[in-house]
Amino acid sequence: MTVTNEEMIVEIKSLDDKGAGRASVWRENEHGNQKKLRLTIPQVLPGEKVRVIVDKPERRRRRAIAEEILETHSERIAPPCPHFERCGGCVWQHWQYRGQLQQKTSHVKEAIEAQGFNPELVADTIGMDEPWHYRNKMEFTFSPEGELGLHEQGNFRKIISLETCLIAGKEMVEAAMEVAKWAKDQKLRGYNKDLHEGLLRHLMVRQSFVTGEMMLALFVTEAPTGQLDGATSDLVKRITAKFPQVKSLMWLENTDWADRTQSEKSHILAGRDFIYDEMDGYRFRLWFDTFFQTNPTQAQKLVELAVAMGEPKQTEKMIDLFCGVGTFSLPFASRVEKLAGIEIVESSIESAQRNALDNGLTNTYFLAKDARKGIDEVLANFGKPELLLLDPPRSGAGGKVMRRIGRSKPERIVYVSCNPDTFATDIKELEPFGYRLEKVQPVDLFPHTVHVECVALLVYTGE
Ligand SMILES: C[S@@+](CC[C@H](N)C(=O)[O-])C[C@H]1O[C@@H](n2cnc3c(N)ncnc32)[C@H](O)[C@@H]1O
Repeated sequence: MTVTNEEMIVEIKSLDDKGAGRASVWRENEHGNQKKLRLTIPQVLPGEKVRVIVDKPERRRRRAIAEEILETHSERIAPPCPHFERCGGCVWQHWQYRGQLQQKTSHVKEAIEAQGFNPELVADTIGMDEPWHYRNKMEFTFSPEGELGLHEQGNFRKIISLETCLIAGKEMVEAAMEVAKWAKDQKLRGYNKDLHEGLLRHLMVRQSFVTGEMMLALFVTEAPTGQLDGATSDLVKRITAKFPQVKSLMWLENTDWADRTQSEKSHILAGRDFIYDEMDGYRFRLWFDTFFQTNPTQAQKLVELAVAMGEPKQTEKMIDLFCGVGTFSLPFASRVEKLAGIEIVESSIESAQRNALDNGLTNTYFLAKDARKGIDEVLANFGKPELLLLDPPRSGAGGKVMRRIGRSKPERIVYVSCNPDTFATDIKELEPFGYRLEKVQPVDLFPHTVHVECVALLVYTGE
């Protein structure tokens, strides 16, 4: 017999990797046996006692909404954003920032302890003085009705109309609202992903917090010509009049079924096809598809920490593995004899080469290759590096890459990670090669979310 809507009072034991609460209850099933039911409850905090209504509680795992908080965590606060309950962007706005930072430190400690490392090596997470409006890039989505907004949590078909966003740069939200108004005034159709029809798909907004330059990139299903001539010239007029900081207004055709911000044909509506940004005093060109750190204030701290930990010397050779457009390569290149950057995305490598030249650096060598093959090629052409920095994606570098790094025996390894769990399993691979973990510094690049970044130093001590 299926039971619907059973009321329960449960205590939140811990948080899962998406920031939701975990609780479990023993309940008797229809045969009189005790069975454990594991619950996932969003927007609660550890230790809280909550009343939930569980649909189909005879299953082993259920998701439930807290109807009432009966015992409240001392760090619970009123979430400042009106979209918090529905938006999938920030999961911890109901938690004092101090508590979020402590949770992130604990996560990193637990991850490395699980691999046998000393958790005392992990310092307290470096937070932001002002943890709002920190993102320099946002992607908004159009609903089939042409409303611009963000996806609803757990429901990728629903769009929450954009009124505000407390983590995006303020000017970026204002410019996005102007595009939303333009779409409405022009009565343009949004894209329907089920039917694969409609015009407007996504709006990407990126802005440099240093140069102020902004890019607006519209992902659409048609070329900006013919019937759309009037609409596009109206957009150009509105944006250039109100937002002179928009140095790139792009119209990007994307007719693919995949719901991603990609493009097969690009058109410049106004300005150029890139914007200038700066990090650590170095100038970067950013195109719509260029990966760049999204919290520049904290990314600057990451760069400074990486340099301080790595102690680069003018006599040394260095590898920057997973180098992207050279965020770490450029500050390090000016401090070493020569630097090789390895990265799989060709356009990022082209950008890294151009960024190095733009900044007058002539001692860099960038390679568009998979990390594993890239290391071999660099070792063959370049010799053994004294210093290696790696900044892999969330999935980590993986055992094969880590063992290649171990065999190449750099004296110092600086590991920049956006996932403490894959970081811990990756560095475990280095132990047999004689590396010792010296320190781990977590940095909060994504306040109000579960994500945490780390910079760590490993040194070669001999096998
Ligand atoms: C976290 S980003 C870091 C980028 C850069 N260090 C930065 O801060 O801008 C990880 C990078 O690894 C690259 N990547 C992913 N898989 C790769 C692989 N198998 N080999 C080389 N690079 C890869 C991605 O394209 C991305 O640029």
